[in-house]
Amino acid sequence: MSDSFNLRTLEESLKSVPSQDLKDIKTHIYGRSDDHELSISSSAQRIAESNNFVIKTYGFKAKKEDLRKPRIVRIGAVQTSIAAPTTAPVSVQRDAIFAKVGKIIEAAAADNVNVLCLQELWTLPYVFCTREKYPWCEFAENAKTGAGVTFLKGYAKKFNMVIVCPILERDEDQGDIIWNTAVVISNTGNIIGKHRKNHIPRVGDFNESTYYYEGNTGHPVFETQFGKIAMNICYGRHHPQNWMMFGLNGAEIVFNPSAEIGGSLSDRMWFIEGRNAAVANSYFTVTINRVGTEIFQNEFTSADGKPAHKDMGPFYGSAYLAAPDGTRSPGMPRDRDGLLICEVDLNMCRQERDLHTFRMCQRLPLYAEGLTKACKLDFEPQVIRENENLKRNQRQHTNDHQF
Ligand SMILES: NC(=O)NCCC(=O)O
Repeated sequence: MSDSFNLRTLEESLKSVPSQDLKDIKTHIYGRSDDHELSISSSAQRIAESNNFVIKTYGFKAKKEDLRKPRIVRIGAVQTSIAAPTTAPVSVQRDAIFAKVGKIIEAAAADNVNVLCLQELWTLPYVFCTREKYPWCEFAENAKTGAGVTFLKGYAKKFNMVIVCPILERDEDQGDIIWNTAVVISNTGNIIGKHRKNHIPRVGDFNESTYYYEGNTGHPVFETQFGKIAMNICYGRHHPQNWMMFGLNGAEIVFNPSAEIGGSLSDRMWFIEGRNAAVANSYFTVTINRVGTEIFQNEFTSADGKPAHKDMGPFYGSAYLAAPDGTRSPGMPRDRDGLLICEVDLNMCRQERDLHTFRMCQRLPLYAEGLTKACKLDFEPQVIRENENLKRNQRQHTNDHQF
């Protein structure tokens, strides 16, 4: 891991900045001069304190409109470490994380969260670094009837909350195939649908392609009582086209449930990618990562010539929300379980679209044509070289002088 990423959070570092400088610095890094921090209900705070997690709440306002009422939604994001050692039986590990996340959902309900998303593969450790199949494949569950989904359905109905449940899916109807999937549970407790991760990492210890294939569900947007939502799962964050497609399908909030370790792979991109996607697509993005170090029984290598080891290093948390106007919330801690709550007005999506006209200027047919060419086997990149230009000009010159 690169030393330069053994950081405090930005927010911790800011505590030592003199107050007269703080406003300007925050404007640079969050796009606004103060955090718009909202109060947390005492019951939510009590649950957080007695279960050792942090709650942070921020507000994002849109302009007042004459014809449309504000569409205020409270969005929640959950970041956690695993709750039992990776050597414990699968059922023990699962029950332990259920108990931990259950408490965080109770706090979210006490603070009136409408739409909540958990981190990628929230029911299990990030086991893919090991490349071992057992017992890890036992965590895979049916997307309709599995343990994690069933557990959250109860909370969704009880608390009138839409919950996004990212799981390791086992498709029992289609040959027991495993997928990386996020299931959308409506506030009625019914499942609205699911999306399978489109971009699968094969980098460092992220050996997901040993377990499952690229998703086959396109870019669905799920219409809920609290807005149109979508999930761009983890590695898809590096793919602007993935973000774009959810935008074209009308998403207003796109969650990015992730598993990312500190260091050179993604740390320096984290606060750029979700925020850029929010601006480019005029929707809210919520980028969520797990925390803690997960230690495995058997050593594995990272295929980089370095010694074998038993953990990937710490996952860096840092969940945040970015708004279509380019502002963002502060990041959650890098090393603590936490619940981020942001109150937003979904009217901001259209307001930003009207202001910048990014959608109108998007030139989709131009790109459709270019992409169609780029996908062909005989594709030739459109590159113009200096020498060719010179030769062309010389030919032209000779021709001009012949007539
Ligand atoms: N879980 C996951 O997709 N991680 C991606 C690793 C990276 O961003 O390089």
